[in-house]
Amino acid sequence: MSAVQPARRIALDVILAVRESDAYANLLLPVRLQRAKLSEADAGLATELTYGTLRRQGYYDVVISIAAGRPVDKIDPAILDVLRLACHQLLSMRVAQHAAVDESVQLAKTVGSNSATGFVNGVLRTITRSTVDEWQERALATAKNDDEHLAILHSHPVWIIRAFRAALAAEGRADEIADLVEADNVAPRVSLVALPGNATVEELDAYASTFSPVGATLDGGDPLQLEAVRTGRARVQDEGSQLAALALSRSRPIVAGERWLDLCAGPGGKAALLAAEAAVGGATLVANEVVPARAELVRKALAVFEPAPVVWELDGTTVGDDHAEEFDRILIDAPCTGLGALRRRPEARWRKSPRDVAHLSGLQSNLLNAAIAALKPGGILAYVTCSPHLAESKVIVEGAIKKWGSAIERVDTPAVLGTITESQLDLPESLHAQLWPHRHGTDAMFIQLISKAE
Ligand SMILES: C[S@@+](CC[C@H](N)C(=O)[O-])C[C@H]1O[C@@H](n2cnc3c(N)ncnc32)[C@H](O)[C@@H]1O
Repeated sequence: MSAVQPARRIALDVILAVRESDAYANLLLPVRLQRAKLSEADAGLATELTYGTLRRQGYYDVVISIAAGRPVDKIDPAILDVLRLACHQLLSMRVAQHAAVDESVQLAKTVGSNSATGFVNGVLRTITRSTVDEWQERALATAKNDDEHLAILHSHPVWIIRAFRAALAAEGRADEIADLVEADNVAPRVSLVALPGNATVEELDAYASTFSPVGATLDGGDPLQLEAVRTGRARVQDEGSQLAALALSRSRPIVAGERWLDLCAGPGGKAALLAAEAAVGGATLVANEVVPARAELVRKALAVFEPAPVVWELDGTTVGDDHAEEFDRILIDAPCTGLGALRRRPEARWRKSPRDVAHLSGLQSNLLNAAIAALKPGGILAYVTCSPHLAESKVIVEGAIKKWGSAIERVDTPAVLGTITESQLDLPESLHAQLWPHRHGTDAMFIQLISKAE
């Protein structure tokens, strides 16, 4: 038998670490690839194997349970990971069957018993006896309703399909659900921001972004090859995140001397853009992040500015007590489930649960209320989440409106974005802006501007 290819070994190691020790594939894989000094082609293969397997694991689990004749929770977890990795090769990549099966059996030997290797061999031989389309048909036949059908076909947990459907339905666009979850399975291109006053879009060797006036999209390659990125004058940042920061900084003309606060700043992407915008307009930014290690990342992101903005390490829910009515503009980029960024975090969809939404929504409300208290009369804030889940977005804003009554007012956020971008965002009539991967090519950012009465 042949030795296991390093690309498969690395992919399995990362997949095991994601499950066993909650590792993040997008952080661990680059480290493993660098250590193994793989060729570009092998590194590409390892990346496809890792990300593809993690993304499509829900679908592969349905196939595996049919082929094995038992539910996947009755299979040893490490052996199940080997089977998932093999499924990705057999059902989604054009890998020769014998290579996929033989090397998976070898991998099974390294993580399980001898009987486990016989089991892996048997299940994979069963899978190779039917075509890709036949497996899809069999897997979809287990769905009991439309949501389960989509969940299997596009490999998402059913509760996320339901949450997305509800968020789209709120815009009268429930029929776009399949497009949305399909878009979640395509890794986005690298998007860059040229920090105003520090870098220009033209100097980045990239295409100008569709919507962000300070954004550019790389066709491929390593962004660190660019001097502007290496020196922190430009950064990797999703276009939706750029629009969220710009919605606040460009919502109205900046009056020199304004004080701005980024309440939940780690790791510092939006803080860097806000700091650049503030510096151009004569305002000053304070960035706050409660987790010290993440506050350190914020300091690094802001080190390019002279003087660098101050970084606080406060629990943001207390800012209304200690800094009441101090700030002219506040960004609340709230901690959230991140359901709007599933494209870039292949394992994230399997890690989250409705319990996370319940836990986070309490914190989100507290942060928004604290920020309103810290806002000067006449000031403006942006409540932002990288999740389109209604309980993390619209419902949080509605709760604040109920609590604060006429002391605050929703600002027409699509209208503000319309003044920032030259391309049509095609947002439905509403005071908030919900961006979508399938419509805008951005993460699914929710943005609501709110002003405080004088
Ligand atoms: C969505 S992330 C912010 C991303 C950031 N704005 C960027 O663009 O790079 C939310 C951040 O809020 C922080 N956070 C969570 N609870 C917080 C709290 N009570 N006060 C302040 N920050 C908090 C998290 O540690 C996390 O870094």
